[in-house]
Amino acid sequence: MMKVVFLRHGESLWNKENRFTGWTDIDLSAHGIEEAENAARLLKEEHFVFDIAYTSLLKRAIRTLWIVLDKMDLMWIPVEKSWRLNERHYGALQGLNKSEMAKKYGEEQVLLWRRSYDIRPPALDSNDPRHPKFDPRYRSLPPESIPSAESLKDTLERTVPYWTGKILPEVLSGKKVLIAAHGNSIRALIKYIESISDKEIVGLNIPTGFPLVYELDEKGRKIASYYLGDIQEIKKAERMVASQGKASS
Ligand SMILES: O=C(O)[C@@H](CO)OP(=O)(O)O
Repeated sequence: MMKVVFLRHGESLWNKENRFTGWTDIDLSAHGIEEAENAARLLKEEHFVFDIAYTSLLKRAIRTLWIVLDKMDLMWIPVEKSWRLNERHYGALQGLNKSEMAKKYGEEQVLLWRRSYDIRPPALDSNDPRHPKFDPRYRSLPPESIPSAESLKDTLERTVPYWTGKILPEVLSGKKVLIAAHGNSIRALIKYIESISDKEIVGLNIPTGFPLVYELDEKGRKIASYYLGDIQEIKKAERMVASQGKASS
């Protein structure tokens, strides 16, 4: 049996302000730094060690990983960064407040934008200076891979090849792997690993800063999964993520 750990980054400054973030490169809040430190503590308590780590090209996930590796005295392990683990691109919604959007367009519409499987948010104008095609970190990507907005399905289509082609072979070879990523890139991978239906995936919310352990068999199929940490706190954090799309939050 192999184990792999997924970790959603700690709270970012825009999580705190309840703004759609996507590919905007926003750093951790002071609370997010504490959450990353707490994740390291939980992993250490359970005697986890890692041989290799994967993360996105966004600093909230990278810094979370740095903090965890620092606290675990594992800063020396190889780290691979890939755009494929980035948060889902939230298009023209990036920067906008989720509650204000719910007031303007209704909670149902915001839920569709946030949690439906194949509905894309409105696209970011291709001339918008915030468009990723102007960002040097995506320079090496073929233009057709650079999104203006992504549904969860689009996110799954870029994360799953990275999982099956890169990460899973390392896990199955016996390496202990940590993946520091984002709410929706983790949702996409969990949907794939667990074959969650398009309908059921709407109800899955990933809290910030709690290590999520997957036990896999020799074919990469799920045996069990569980969070490290206090179950009540985790449930509360999941509910908090879900309620970010409410008009009143
Ligand atoms: O704004 C975002 O990029 C994501 C994660 O913070 O939000 P949501 O939970 O609404 O998908």
